[in-house]
Amino acid sequence: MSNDIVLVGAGCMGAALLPGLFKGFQKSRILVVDTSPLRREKVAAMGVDVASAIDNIDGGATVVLALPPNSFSGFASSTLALKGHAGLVISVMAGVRIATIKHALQICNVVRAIPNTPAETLKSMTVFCAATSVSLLCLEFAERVLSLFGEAIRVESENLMDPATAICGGGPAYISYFAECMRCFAVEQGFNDDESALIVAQVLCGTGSLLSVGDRRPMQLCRDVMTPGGTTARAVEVLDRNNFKEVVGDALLKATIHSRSLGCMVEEAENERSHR
Ligand SMILES: NC(=O)C1=CN([C@@H]2O[C@H](COP(=O)(O)OP(=O)(O)OC[C@H]3O[C@@H](n4cnc5c(N)ncnc54)[C@H](O)[C@@H]3O)[C@@H](O)[C@H]2O)C=CC1
Ligand SMILES: O=C(O)[C@@H]1CCC=N1
Repeated sequence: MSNDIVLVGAGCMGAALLPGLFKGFQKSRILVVDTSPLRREKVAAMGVDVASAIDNIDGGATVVLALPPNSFSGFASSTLALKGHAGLVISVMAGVRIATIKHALQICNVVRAIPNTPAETLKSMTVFCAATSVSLLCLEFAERVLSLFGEAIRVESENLMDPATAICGGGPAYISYFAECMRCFAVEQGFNDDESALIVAQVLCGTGSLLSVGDRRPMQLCRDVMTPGGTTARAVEVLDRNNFKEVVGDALLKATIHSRSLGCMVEEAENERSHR
């Protein structure tokens, strides 16, 4: 294995992985590949090498695939330099199955991971699953790479990667949505923008710190706030009456199902391409 890292796709997720890669690979060559000139310009401004495609690659380089799932098949067919790549390939693409990546690139060392955008501050929650064909060396290396972004846990069953995509990949979106709702209410009530932003951020960070202690379940933390006959109970009653738990469950299920269907779509595109 060499020290080279190639990141394919420097969009919202790919770019969020860069601080972790900088931290872990200070002495290595990091190459960012993106088809968008604008994205390449942004990354080049950080002093990182950029390219629009992979023309050649060190056989031991680690490749991180952070391009959109529906671009994968085209990418795989046009990137001959990656065919039979011996080094580790980590995909963070939603839905795209390990078997599809192995088949498309004719490789063994594939790890499918779902990080999230808090990777930008090294606070990602990443769930990953390795192909059974991954070498022990690559697996250990993948664990080290993914831990650079924050917490990382490995699951044996690839089926769990779709709910992980919904919960963990998408999680920051739902929390931010909720934060935006709270911020809007704060502004409506007369707090200015800065005050509202601080209040909401600190409420979420503070609650996150209690959750991460892990000695009480989230609902216990909720009950701890609900002083009997007090104000919070009134608010939680509204959430209960509007089936908030079911709404969240439905939303996560929709995202899980879509992750699975993205996996099927990419596999079909890949099968069509390989039978052409
Ligand atoms: N945004 C998120 O929070 C998360 C995203 N993901 C996954 O990460 C991947 C990227 O998602 P986002 O960053 O949100 O999308 P994005 O649209 O912000 O970024 C995708 C990037 O890939 C580039 N790209 C497209 N085709 C390419 C090709 N053939 N070669 C090189 N670069 C190419 C685009 O120019 C763009 O810069 C997706 O597969 C997504 O499922 C996974 C977990 C969380
Ligand atoms: O929305 C998406 O499809 C990606 C995967 C998880 C978070 N963002």
